[in-house]
Amino acid sequence: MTAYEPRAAELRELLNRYGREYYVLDAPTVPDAEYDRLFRELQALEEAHPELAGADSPTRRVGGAPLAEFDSVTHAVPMLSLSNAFSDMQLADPAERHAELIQFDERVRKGLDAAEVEYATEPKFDGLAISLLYENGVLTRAATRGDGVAGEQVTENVRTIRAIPLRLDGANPPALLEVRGEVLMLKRDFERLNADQVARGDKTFANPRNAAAGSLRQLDSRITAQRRLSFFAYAIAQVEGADWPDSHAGEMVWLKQLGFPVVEESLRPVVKGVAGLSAYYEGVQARRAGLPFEIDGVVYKVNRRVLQDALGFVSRAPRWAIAHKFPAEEALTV
Ligand SMILES: Cc1ccc2cc(C(N)=O)cc(O)c2n1
Repeated sequence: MTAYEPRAAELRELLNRYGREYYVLDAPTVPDAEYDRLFRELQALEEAHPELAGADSPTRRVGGAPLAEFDSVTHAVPMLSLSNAFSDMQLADPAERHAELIQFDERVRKGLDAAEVEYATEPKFDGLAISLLYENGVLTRAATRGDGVAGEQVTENVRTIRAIPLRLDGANPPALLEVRGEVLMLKRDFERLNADQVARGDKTFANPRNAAAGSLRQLDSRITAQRRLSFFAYAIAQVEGADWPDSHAGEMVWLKQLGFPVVEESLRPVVKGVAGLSAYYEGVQARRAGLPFEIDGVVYKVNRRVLQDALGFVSRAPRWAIAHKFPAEEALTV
């Protein structure tokens, strides 16, 4: 323990706390200039005393030397994409949409022999799905979805995303936790990136999803570090050494406590039956244009995990979760 360790530990704790306030709580208590000042002090300390830099140090977010290629990672639990059991035909016709919601709810209730089912609901982010592995509370590996069975190891790039904790909050982290979520670029950061691209004479990105994918799959993580990527957690794939919440809603509360950004709707009460699903779909569709991120629909999930397990999966998509897409947004008239 050198004489500098206490100050280095204090700086790491302050910077991780300020980062969480900014990205998870959306309620910063210090100005960016204060964050940057402390960040530079820690960087100088770690450069002078390399033994001080730990895996969870915020300075580990600035990216290292470029990789020659990405290693492949096999997912212990396959990363499934959601089936969209709603036909495109229903997109424009509310009556058709309602009829297909009834079919979906009936199929679930039949599968569970249940009179009424509770659903968790959330917007369907239009970004890039990733898997985050935490061992004893520290981020040890991040991977893209790939084909669902194997993806690319993008840990160094993911470390540069300030919204993703390098260390879980709380005194007793689980021995192992795998979190799934979406890396995305907020609309305002996308506009800013494209303006910078034009100013540099570089090509612009077609949409925030492509910008997020292009930024995350960079072999040079210093480029990723310059891009403003965000993240929202939406599922837990593995837990060891802690109680696994018994519902999706419970998982979202726990993930937020651990330090992950979770979309506010995932913390709202669950809905019941077709009426609840339909009201949610309409509500989000009405708010879609005003959301800070792009979405391409909503997600309904059977809330209780024991019921999810009972329904299982059909082919490679869960029977207990489904995407409900919106009509494509009218092409913006320029
Ligand atoms: C299980 C699962 C798989 C893919 C998902 C994808 C999204 C999404 N794109 O927002 C949200 C979810 O809750 C998901 N949940």
